[in-house]
Formats: sequence, structure tokens, C-alpha cells
Amino acid sequence: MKDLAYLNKFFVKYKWRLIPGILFVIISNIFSVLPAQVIRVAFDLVTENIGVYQLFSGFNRQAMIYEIFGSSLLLFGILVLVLSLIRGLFLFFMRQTIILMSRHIEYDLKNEIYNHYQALSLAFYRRHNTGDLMNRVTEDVSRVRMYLGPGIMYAINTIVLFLLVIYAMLTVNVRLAIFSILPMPVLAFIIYYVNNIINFRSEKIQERLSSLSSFVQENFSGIRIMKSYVREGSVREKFALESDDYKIHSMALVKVQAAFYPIMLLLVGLSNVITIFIGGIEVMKGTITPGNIAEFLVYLNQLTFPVMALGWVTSLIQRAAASQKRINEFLDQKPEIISPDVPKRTINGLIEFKDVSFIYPDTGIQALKNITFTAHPGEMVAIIGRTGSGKSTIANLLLRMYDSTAGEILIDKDPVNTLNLEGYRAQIGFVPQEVFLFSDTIANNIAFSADVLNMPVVEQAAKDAAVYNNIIELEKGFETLIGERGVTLSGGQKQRVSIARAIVKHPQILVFDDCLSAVDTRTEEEILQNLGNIMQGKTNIIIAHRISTIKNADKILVMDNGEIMEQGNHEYLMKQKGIYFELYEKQLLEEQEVS
Ligand SMILES: Nc1ncnc2c1ncn2[C@@H]1O[C@H](COP(=O)(O)OP(=O)(O)OP(=O)(O)O)[C@@H](O)[C@H]1O
Repeated sequence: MKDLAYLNKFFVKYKWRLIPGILFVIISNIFSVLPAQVIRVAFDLVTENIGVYQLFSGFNRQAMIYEIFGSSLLLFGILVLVLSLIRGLFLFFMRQTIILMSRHIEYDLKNEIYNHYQALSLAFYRRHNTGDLMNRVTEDVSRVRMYLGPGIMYAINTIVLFLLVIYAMLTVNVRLAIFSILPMPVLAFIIYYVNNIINFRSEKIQERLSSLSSFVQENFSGIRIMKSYVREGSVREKFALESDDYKIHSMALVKVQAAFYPIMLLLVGLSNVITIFIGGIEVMKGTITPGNIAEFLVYLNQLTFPVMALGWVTSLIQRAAASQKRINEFLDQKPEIISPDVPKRTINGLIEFKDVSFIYPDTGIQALKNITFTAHPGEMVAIIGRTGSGKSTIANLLLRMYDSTAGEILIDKDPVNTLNLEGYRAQIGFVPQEVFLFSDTIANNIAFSADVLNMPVVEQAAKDAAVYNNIIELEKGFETLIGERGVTLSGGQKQRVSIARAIVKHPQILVFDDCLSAVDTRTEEEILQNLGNIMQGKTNIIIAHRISTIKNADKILVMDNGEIMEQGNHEYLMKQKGIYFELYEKQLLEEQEVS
């Protein structure tokens, strides 16, 4: 329960909704207890007046008595109606304050979690799957809201109504009061117990449902592979198995739910029977009037819902506590990469890696060993090497997605971790190895880094990335939607849109992580030539597999197994007759074989 204490700050923030809300709950309950007393008076009046009416049988006065009796009953009826209307009005106010407060808190909490997520570093995202991250912002927050809104509202409601009704009952007759509320604790306990079973089984169903939807989603995403490997039959069988599992769990829930309402109604009915029985004895003894029995029956029916709510609210609070615990786990995570509190400044782009080593925190893989190199503004530094040799890791460290385990990375002679992170990253154009485009228009994807869309700039970036002609050939040009709901671009086109996105902001440092692999050599040359113009005086880091991409670079780092094996320009490395030379010969041979 201590996990829920985290939410207390919101109660303070929204105190002017909570306090009136509590007052409205109390007032609405007073108006819900009063009608029972009116009914008692009316009931007694009926029994008394029937006697009087019969006494005057055969006299003229009988019609008059009938009239007086009828109009006073009407008056009582109107009174009950008015009291109920007033109660309804306050119930409306109660919901308008407390439920609204819970919605405000839900909004604040979601934003808080989302902002926190954004501050967390890449390593955090490697450790947790997307489904889990999403669940905490949606499912868990909704459960917490149920505690903040209905949970609190019904809890206060139940307590207030209980106190009022039980007080009213005790003032009439203690014995009858005790007997009539005797089945209530049993009812509360059963509801609590059954609710827990229902929640547990619902969660199981939810898990099955997530697994079923992940299964379907994955198979539809990979439909091309599935069809080409003719696996429809076996996938259909697996789907039927998953569905069956879901059905079995659903049936188990239905059974409990089916037994729930009859048991509840039985207990409520039992209370009524006891009240009438014991009440009847008391009336015969003369301690209470028949009107009191009617009054008690109204009280009992009023208590039924709060008692049910008690069981329900208890399990609701338990679920909310479990969800808040999961939320707190994430909120307590400290970002590993923290920006120092310094002003943003423009960088020149001098990059120095000094003896940098890096071990990935989760896997313990040593991806870099004693890396030392310098990239000056205006230079193009290329990184080449076998897969898994650590090229992308250099880009990750340069972008400060991770901090190096040993050694130093200097930008304009200052350690990278002393720079304002946001300001620094904003001056880097990064094109990752795996292209990711948002489900949005091409224009918005290219202008992703800008707050305002500047079409001439976007168009120029598309021209520099050699994708302009492809875009204008599309029916809607730059306004074409891409992603799941939109058109599918080819692999090379996607890469070039992603390049345009990086160069549109004219960064001080440009990092290309093997992003020309799906582009033909002629287009590649065009892009590199354009880069030469845009990036004059700025620093380019190009990671590639093809020597043709990088042979004009000012400096080439040849990597293997996390280390720089050779370093220099193309001519120098060729003369060395080492790994680079071998790679060149091999690629030349492959090209000749292809042609
Ligand atoms: N996020 C990560 N967590 C743990 N280990 C990682 C992570 N990313 C890469 N590695 C490991 O670090 C090593 C270097 O990987 P890296 O991605 O830097 O290689 P690369 O040279 O870019 O390869 P490729 O050319 O195939 O992209 C590999 O052994 C890889 O398994």
C-alpha cells in the first residue's frame, strides 16, 4: 500500500476538487437516508388512517377522511421525490469533482511517466520490451485511476452511508438492527473474495489475449515470409491452439461470474427475510411500528450497494497498489546519461577518441578496445571493418547514447560528457543503420528535427540526398503518407529519406552508419558529392562496408574485433598491403564476377 503514497502529492495539488467532493458525498448521503424516515411516517399514517377510515364506515365523513388521507400521502410522495432529486444533484456534483480529479491526475501521471521515459537512456530500452513500457503508461495508469476516482469516491460513500444508516437503525431498535445487518459482513467478504478470483482470471485472460494479438501481429507483419515458405497450415494450427487456450481461460471466468450474482441476491434476500421476521416479532411485542419495518427494508436496500462496493473497492485498491508499484519501479530509474547543467553552445566538430574502450552494460561484450583517432572539421573520416567489429558502437558513443567504459572522447578539446547533451545532439546529423521512418508524410519525416516545416529547405535536403525525383513522381509528392497506412518506399528510397532528415539541419557533425548499403554506386557518388558541398568545414563520419563508398575519405579506420587495425587514407592503406588491401582485392574480385 505504501506504493500508493506516491500519489498523495496529487491530492494536495487537486485539494480544491477533493475537499468539496468529500462534502458532496456526505450531503448526498444525508439526503439518501431521509426518505426512509419519511416512508416510515407515511407507512404508520396509512395503518392508523385505515383504522379511522373503517371506523367511519357508513358516515358522510368517510369520504372526507379519504380525501385528507389521499392528499397527505401525495405530499409524502412528493417529499420523497424532492429528497431524491436533491440527492441526485449532489451525486452529480460528487462525480464532477472526484471523478474529474482522477482524470486530471491520470493525465498528469501519464505525462510524468512519458517524460521520464524520454529521459532514460538507450540501455533502459534494451532491457525492457515495448509491450511492457506501453502497458505501464496505459493499463497501469488506468488501474491507478480507478483507485483515485471510483475507489476513493465509493470508499467515502460507503463509510458515510454506513455510519448514517446504522445510527438511524440503532435509534429505532437495537435488536432488529443487529439481526438485519448480520449477513452484510458475509456479503462483503464474499464479494471481496470472488472479486479477487475474477481479477486473477481476468488477468490470465488478458495475458492470453496479448499473446494472441502478438502472435497475429507478428504473422501478419511477416506475411511475405510465411507465404513464401508455405507455412499457412502450421501457423493456422498454432493460432487455433492459442485461441483454445484463450477460450479455456474465458470459460473459467464465466463460471465464477455466473455464480456471483445469484449468491449476492440470495444474501440480500436473506437480510430482508430476517428483518421482516424479527421486525414482525418486535411489532407484536409493541416495541416498534410496522412503519419501522418498511423503514428498515429501505435502509437495507440502501446498504446493499455500499457493501458490494466495499469488496469491490478493496480489490480495486490492491490492484492499483500493484500497478503503482510497477510504475514507481520505472520512475525510480535514474537516467544513466545525464546532461550537465551548462548552457548550449555551438561546436566546431573536432572529435578526438583517446584510448576509448567500451563494454556493453547488459551483455558484458567488449565492443571497443583502446580506440584512438581524431576527426577534424572539414574532414571525412570513414570506418570500415567486418560485421560486429564495433563500428556502430563508435557512433553510439559519439552520440553519447552510452558513456565509454575507459578513455576519453573530446569534442573541441572538451570531454563530451561536459557538454549540454541536448545542444550537442542537436548539432549532429545521424543516419542509423536500420532506417526508421514515422507514419507521417515524407515532408514531415524529413523536417523531423525542425519545429516549423520549411518546404524549400526540405526540398533542397531531398535533392542533396538524391531522392527528390523519386518523391515528386509520387501522386501526392512530399505530402505522401509513409509507414503502415501509407505507401511503401523501396529500401534505397527509405535510406535516402533518412539521409535527407539528417542533412536538413546542416549539422556540425554528420554520422552515416552504413546507410548507403541499399543505394546503387552511381547514386551513392551523387550523394557523397553533394555532401562535400553541404558539409564544407564540418565533420563527416561515414561507416561503410564497400570500399567504393569511402576511398576518397581523408582518413579511413579499419576495424576488427573492437580494435583499429589500420588507419590512413586509401593510398597509404593500399601500400601497407594489410587488411584494407585484402578487403579491396576481395571486393574488386566480387565486382568483376558480378559484371
Ligand atoms: N546494444 C547492445 N548491447 C549489447 N551488445 C551489443 C549491442 N550492440 C552491439 N553489441 C555487440 O557489440 C559488438 C559490436 O557491435 P557493433 O554493432 O558496433 O558492430 P558493427 O561493426 O557496427 O557491425 P555491423 O557492421 O554488422 O553493423 C557486437 O559483438 C555486438 O554483438
